[in-house]
Amino acid sequence: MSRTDRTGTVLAAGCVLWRHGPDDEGLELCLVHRPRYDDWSFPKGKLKRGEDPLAGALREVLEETGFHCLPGPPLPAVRYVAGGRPKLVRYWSAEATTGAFTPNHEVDRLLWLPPAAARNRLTQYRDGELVADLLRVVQPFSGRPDA
Ligand SMILES: Nc1nc2c([nH]c(=O)n2[C@H]2C[C@H](O)[C@@H](COP(=O)(O)OP(=O)(O)OP(=O)(O)O)O2)c(=O)[nH]1
Repeated sequence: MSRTDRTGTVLAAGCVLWRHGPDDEGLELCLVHRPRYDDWSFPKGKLKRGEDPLAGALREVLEETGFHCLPGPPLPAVRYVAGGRPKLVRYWSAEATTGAFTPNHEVDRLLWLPPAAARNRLTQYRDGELVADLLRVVQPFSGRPDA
């Protein structure tokens, strides 16, 4: 059974999963495609009753992507209404470590994309806003020192 808070809000959690690109050319973000909705999103899902949100986020990442990861700072939560019920999705930055994707019934495709391309590919605008938040916590000193 999925978890709700006292107001009946459905609680979910996930990660903006990232890795260093080939030849260390910047970051790549992990996006998943769900055939059920034909959408592109970050890996995430509903918490189980009593489950710690970060633990749930890491479980969902592993289930949907096959990747283990090192969690970093929290990112802003995303709120929306799904199926007529308010929903709150908490996100963390997380660096992928080991693992491999196997297509499954929930997620049939996975892409690693540079930040701008990831933002364009995400179906929901609100999810796209997390890309800038991720860059703020992962690359705080990127760019020219005098920029
Ligand atoms: N990821 C995401 N989905 C949204 C947002 N706003 C919004 O209306 N949706 C839509 C997409 C889907 O049609 C619908 C349900 O998606 P969902 O990912 O919350 O549903 P779910 O319960 O099947 O998924 P999950 O949390 O178990 O992963 O909500 C948003 O900001 N982010």
